[in-house]
Amino acid sequence: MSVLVKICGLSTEATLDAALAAGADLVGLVHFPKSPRHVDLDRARALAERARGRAERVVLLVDPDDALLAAVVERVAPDVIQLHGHETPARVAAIRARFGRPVMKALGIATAADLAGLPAYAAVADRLLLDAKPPADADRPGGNGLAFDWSLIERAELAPGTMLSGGLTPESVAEALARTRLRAVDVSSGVETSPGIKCPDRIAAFIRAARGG
Ligand SMILES: O=C(O)c1ccccc1NCC(=O)[C@H](O)[C@H](O)COP(=O)(O)O
Repeated sequence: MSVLVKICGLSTEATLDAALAAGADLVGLVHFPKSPRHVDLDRARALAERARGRAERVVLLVDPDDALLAAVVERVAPDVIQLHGHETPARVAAIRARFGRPVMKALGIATAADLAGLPAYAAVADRLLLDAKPPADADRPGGNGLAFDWSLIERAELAPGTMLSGGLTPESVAEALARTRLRAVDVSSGVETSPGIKCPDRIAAFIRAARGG
């Protein structure tokens, strides 16, 4: 079974095209003003339209209220909504029911205790994404280029389709997949030359490495 790859934080046509040409399965558009990868809804719509039918278009939001969700669904029409804030399982379920889109819920992992909360989210989300927890002084909850300790999940029973994220690079992704036995990965910083600036060569190298090439 091929490894599913999501390239997150795409904000230009050129890098979106590079991700699509390299075979990304999912492309992520970050709508969070503090992020160096932030795209406003007009830009998100243009990029999502460009990727239509070529990859799943994911819009990433942080603790969105219903008004923002309604605007995103109407104007961007994403294939998937990624929730990267402190949304509770009940809020995830409510968003999924109200907006009729698959929901991917990101969860920060720092200790074994963090795994205890996963089943409640797996019961309501279409997919879980495991990420490192942000540093205490971070101004964004993800996209920080930090990995968590993969040994925490080496023997864990995780929901099918769980996506590994956090600090992955073209150089580390094969080892991460082998150790965790997951079959889906997500990357942002590891395919950039500086925060928010994606590198087409690194995007292609990441996808090749994830798929064993
Ligand atoms: O990428 C951002 O700037 C961002 C901002 C706010 C919330 C989440 C964000 N990114 C989340 C992602 O999906 C990243 O791909 C994931 O955290 C991994 O990031 P990285 O460690 O940089 O590969």
